[in-house]
Amino acid sequence: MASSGGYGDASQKIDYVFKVVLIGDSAVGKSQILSRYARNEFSLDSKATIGVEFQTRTMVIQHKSVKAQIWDTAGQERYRAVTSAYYRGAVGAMLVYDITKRQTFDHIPRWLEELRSHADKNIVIILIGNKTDLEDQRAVPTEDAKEFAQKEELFFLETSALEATNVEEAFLTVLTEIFNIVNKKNLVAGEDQANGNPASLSGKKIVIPGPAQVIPEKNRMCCRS
Ligand SMILES: Nc1nc2c(ncn2[C@@H]2O[C@H](COP(=O)(O)OP(=O)(O)OP(=O)(O)O)[C@@H](O)[C@H]2O)c(=O)[nH]1
Repeated sequence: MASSGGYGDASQKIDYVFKVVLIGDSAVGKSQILSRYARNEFSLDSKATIGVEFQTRTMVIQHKSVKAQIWDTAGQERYRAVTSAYYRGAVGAMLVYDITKRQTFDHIPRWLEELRSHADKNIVIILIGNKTDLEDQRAVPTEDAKEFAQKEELFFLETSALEATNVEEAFLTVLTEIFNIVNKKNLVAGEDQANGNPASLSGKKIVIPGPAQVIPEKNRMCCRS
């Protein structure tokens, strides 16, 4: 159904651009999850993010080319960029904690609150427990996170950016869900028009049709695409 488009996406025709944001405490591995996904790279010597960075990768989902534009910001308050700007236009969010640090999981409700107060209410959210390669240091049982995710109606996966476990799956889960929502809306809009009703998306702006939303070249200095 969905397949990866590889790591280079220079001259592809883009059907959709989906903005996805990464959030969670400092050092849980947000930047490395992104780096694994966008470039298949990992660094143990990762520096704390200052401000905002983004990277993109294009995937094919149901024969459409979907460009994921993944935004990464600092977990540390003092390095965080203006919150509302970060969430603007985001259709997906990855809420990351570190399975070896209980506190990073205990802070998840706060991140969820921030997300829900700043982002579109229809945003697709996945909870991610990162660093499963450090199983011997696990401080958050999988069941606790699963239960929380069910209660809050979030997708949930445990990943290891280091070992490249489930990183691809996590992104695919979010992107495919967004894709399905968008497609369903297009379908409903089409049916409405066929019935003589004006197209309606119930005021829910969750799709960013490409390539209009691609960030202008002048704003790209910090980031790879
Ligand atoms: N063992 C292990 N270490 C990881 C994994 N993912 C990230 N790390 C390490 O954890 C540290 C923090 O990773 P980052 O990706 O910089 O964390 P971050 O969440 O982006 O941090 P901020 O930018 O401060 O918000 C680095 O030393 C990474 O190499 C993982 O899956 N396994």
